[in-house]
Amino acid sequence: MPVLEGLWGPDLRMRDAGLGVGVEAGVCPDEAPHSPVWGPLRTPPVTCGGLSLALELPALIRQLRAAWRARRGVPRGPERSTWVESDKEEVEEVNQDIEDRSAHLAADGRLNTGHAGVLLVERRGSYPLIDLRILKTSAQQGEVEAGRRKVKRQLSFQRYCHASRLLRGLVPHTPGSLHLLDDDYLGQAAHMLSKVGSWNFDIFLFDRLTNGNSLVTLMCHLFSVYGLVHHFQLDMIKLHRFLGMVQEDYHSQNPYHNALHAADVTQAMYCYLKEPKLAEQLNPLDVFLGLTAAAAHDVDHPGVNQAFLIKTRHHLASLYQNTSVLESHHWRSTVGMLRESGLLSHLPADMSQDMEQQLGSLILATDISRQNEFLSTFREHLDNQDLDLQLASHRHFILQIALKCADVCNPCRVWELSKQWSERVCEEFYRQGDLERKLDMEISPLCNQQADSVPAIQIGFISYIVEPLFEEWHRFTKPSPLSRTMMGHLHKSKAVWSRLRHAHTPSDTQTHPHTEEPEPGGGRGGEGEDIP
Ligand SMILES: Nc1ncnc2c1ncn2[C@@H]1O[C@@H]2COP(=O)(O)O[C@H]2[C@H]1O
Ligand SMILES: [Zn+2]
Repeated sequence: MPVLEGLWGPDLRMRDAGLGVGVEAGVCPDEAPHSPVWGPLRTPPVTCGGLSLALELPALIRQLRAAWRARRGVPRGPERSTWVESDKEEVEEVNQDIEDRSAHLAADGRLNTGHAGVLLVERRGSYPLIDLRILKTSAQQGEVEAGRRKVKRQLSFQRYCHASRLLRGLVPHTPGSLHLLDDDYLGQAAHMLSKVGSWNFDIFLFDRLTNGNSLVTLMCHLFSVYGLVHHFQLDMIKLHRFLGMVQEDYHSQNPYHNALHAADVTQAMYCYLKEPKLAEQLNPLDVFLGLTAAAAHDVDHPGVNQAFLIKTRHHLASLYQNTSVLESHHWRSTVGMLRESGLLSHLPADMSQDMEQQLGSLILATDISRQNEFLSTFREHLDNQDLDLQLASHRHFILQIALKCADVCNPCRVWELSKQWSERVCEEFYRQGDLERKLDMEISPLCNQQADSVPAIQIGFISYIVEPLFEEWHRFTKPSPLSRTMMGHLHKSKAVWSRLRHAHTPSDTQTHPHTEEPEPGGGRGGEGEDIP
């Protein structure tokens, strides 16, 4: 499959000059951030098994109820037609504002362009959204300047809407039906949390039971499980504020890159942190960083890829010099939210800065175009058997690998969950393709619904990205029961996609999720399930 091989290969990355600001991520263990400020543990991490859930759940339910009541009933996903709502006229009109907008933002003082040694932070509300209506294609450059003032007004209103807690649906609100169902749903959500370490955990169901608050709820629970609030003396209000911001800044209209994906990655990360090979070696800082990076790793994702941002000359592409554009934005936005919430403000400055840098190194590692770089380092360590998890730098490297695994683990989930992710991610690709068609741009690889079928995309993704990575993870875990389970699901999913691919005509690109099942034995459950 040469075409797909090319797509998933290292050439995907559009290299340019290095980041002009901030700090490069540590790639191999030797380069990983050193954490001199964190001494040995004062409090050993409280494991899930050691925790009385009976004590935790009432508090959790109170938090859930408060979060639920404080949230407006915003629909999770508008119809597809509303997503690409702009017509060309709007695009042309709005596009004229790009230079103006940058100047305006700089003048606002909201954009820290980063002098030497200063971390560039993207703050919430710095941009209206990554709004696809303000993209500029080369063809459209230099066209009429009509509507400038109108555009400015529109952008500042959007920015206001985005930044305003009130308009973004965070006013107290108690719809009657939800009120009635509160206890029942929350009881079920709380029950699910008692099995949060299971690889079969159904994040889709959990999200419905928590009324779209899966990310906040999950993170609060996991922080409590590990005793992180106590260990870092975190202020619960600030923690909720931070997590609420992160969840809200995911775009619910994205089929794939939304808060649910973040919650899914966080749950997978938790499963990996519990792997015996890792669990005994990790300290609270490692766990805090691993979970927080997982939760925030795609925050404010626009639903289009880096190549799209580059070719439409999006301001983020120039800000990050065409290199790890999205990942840099996710990281710097996370730092912005950490600072805005004040979550770490009680810690000494060198500690919080170290945490911000390590979060960056973890989030930047999720750039899929750097896959081979990480994979060969990982392989080398496994071949040489020289990983020493007592070293902070080696633990950091394994956290990077674990996060990468969590980010692409959806084909390793049970088929019922896995196929939903496949459909969602392909739908997002196709939407980008539709937008490119609409803007008379070349359709990006994998984004042409007529040519790139879901099964073909899945087989390519599994073969060139997921299998090579998980084979090494399998080796690293020795292998563990969970790792065997994941490999089992992965191979079965690949076999199903292969069958589906052959059953498809080129124009028939939709899967038939309810009629296709994995091979015998590929259903829920599976050996080695690890339930706390
Ligand atoms: N099932 C899948 N099929 C194809 N691509 C995927 C799948 N899951 C994840 N990806 C891609 O892998 C990328 C990993 O990083 P992101 O989550 O930013 O974006 C993800 C998608 O572009
Ligand atoms: Zn992701």
